[in-house]
Amino acid sequence: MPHNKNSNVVSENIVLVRSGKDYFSRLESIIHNSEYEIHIQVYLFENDATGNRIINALKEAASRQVKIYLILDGLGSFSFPLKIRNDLKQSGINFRFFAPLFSAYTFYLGRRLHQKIVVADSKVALIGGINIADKYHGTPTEKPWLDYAVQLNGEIAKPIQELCKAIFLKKRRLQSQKIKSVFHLQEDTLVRILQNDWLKRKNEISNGYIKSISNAKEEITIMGSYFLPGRRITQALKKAAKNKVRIRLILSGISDLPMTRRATCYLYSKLLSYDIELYEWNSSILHGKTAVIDSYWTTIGSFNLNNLSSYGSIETNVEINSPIFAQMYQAHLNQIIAQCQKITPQTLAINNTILAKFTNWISYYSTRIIEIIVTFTPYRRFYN
Ligand SMILES: O=P(O)(O)OC[C@H](O)CO
Repeated sequence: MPHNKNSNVVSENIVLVRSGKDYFSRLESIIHNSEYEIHIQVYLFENDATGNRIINALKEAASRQVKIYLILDGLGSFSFPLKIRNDLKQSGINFRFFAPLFSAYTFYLGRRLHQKIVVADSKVALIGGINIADKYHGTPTEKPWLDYAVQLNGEIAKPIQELCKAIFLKKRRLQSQKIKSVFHLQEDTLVRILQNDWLKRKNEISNGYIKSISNAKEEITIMGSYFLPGRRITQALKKAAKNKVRIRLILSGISDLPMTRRATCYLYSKLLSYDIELYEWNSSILHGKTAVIDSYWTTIGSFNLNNLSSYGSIETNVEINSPIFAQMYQAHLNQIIAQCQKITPQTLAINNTILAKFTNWISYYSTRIIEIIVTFTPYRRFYN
């Protein structure tokens, strides 16, 4: 397929998808075109206009005898109403929560189903950072939260569907197995499906980040919502910067979690001292978790660069090794950076009042303590 510079399609099998109408119109069309099986696994599904549109589309598919498996995280989707759950079940949709908060069997606050995956008929999948709610779609008065996904068409969707089924049906042995995850989509495009689930010894996304940052030669661009990297990733970034790799971080100027944002701000002086460039996105809430390195390696998914994603949650990313895809996405991120506010030592000196410094300090240490408590609280089984 010829590559158009302004297009988000570099191969008919792999498409960059943005939050907003782009993502949700694809999601609806995947559901409407499904023939026999759909899996949706998301952290957060809200009972709002966007959520209701997806529920209606699922009910319509169920009425055509399509088997539907919907699993939502018990914490992220805690408020998903009982009435709708019953309604879904009556329509023949298989529904369950992952790790409900009040379960007689397990209690492990940090291990959440944080991935955002949709897959249908083993032939089309959406994987990214986008949950199902108005804030990711946008409303007449509010822009969608900035985030991304990848649409994968063809044989690559098959192992993704198998993985989703294993999670829904609690087939633990299948979940622990490695899925077929490497696909040569075309001559110069290699795609990998990477998972993180520390409890099951899967660290593919965090290791992928560390390896790619360590091997970087020229340029690293990271979009990091809830950016609070652990020691290994911080060290890798520091070393890359020392090796004269240009590093640009796109971070939240406004966030739905102000304390986490303040905790990130606590790191600014240190990051600037490593010669890392910082850019804050202020046009909407930044929710993207993506990176491009050396115009070759791209990662897009649910994995935040923080310890909750590294050691707590179940995460899925798509890693794309392709110069064409990376150049296209890098060009897009350059446009985003052009709209950001650059943070420099000078701007920081003006804005970092004693009160701001204290707020950042307390937010950082409180967030780190909360992170440790929820991530490393032992996995307790209240049964045999
Ligand atoms: O956990 P994430 O990255 O899906 O983000 C969820 C939002 O913080 C919900 O407000």
